[in-house]
Amino acid sequence: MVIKNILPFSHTLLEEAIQPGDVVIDATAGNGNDTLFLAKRVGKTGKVFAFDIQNAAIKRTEQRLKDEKAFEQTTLFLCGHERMKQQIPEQYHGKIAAGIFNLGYLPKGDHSIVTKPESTIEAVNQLFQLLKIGGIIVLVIYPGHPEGKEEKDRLLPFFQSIDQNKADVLLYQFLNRKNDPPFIVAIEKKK
Ligand SMILES: C[S@@+](CC[C@H](N)C(=O)[O-])C[C@H]1O[C@@H](n2cnc3c(N)ncnc32)[C@H](O)[C@@H]1O
Repeated sequence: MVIKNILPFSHTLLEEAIQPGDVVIDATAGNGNDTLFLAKRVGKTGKVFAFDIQNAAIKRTEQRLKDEKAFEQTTLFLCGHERMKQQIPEQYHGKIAAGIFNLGYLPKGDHSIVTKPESTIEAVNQLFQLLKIGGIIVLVIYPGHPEGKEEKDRLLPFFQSIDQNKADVLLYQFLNRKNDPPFIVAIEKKK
């Protein structure tokens, strides 16, 4: 299939933007799939900073990375991504190559703990400041549950309001799939 599904396409975008040795961010560690992907891509000379507010998610991610021998280049924060800027050491500010937000709830976890539009917007703004020119932010948004629908309704106008001189903002979405499937928004920093 030439057209990629949502999660593979989110990784394709990240893969294009990231080189070995880069510094990157996973804003929602969850079960560690994206953190592991990023850690493999940046390699031992790079760095991944990953955030989650749930201890269960941080523990799962830590175990996943240890099992795959990719923990060395990873730092996990049990902390909301809306506090990202103060957690990332200053030496990396303006040097982050990419970041991902996989929104919603933790699969196989507590479905009542979900990402919230205000903190997501705050974190995207902070990550945008931390990005280098040409760096990207990839968001996977899940409107198929009620809080996800609300998050989508709040996030889309925010993305549309980003100055086109500062960033390119892409929407990647299946138009003919039923039941509000997930979609991607990607933001590439221009200056
Ligand atoms: C869909 S899951 C992430 C999946 C993960 N990227 C993976 O590859 O397995 C969403 C995660 O966001 C976390 N989350 C919710 N609010 C957050 C916040 N303010 N800061 C950081 N993580 C948050 C949840 O605890 C949950 O683990």
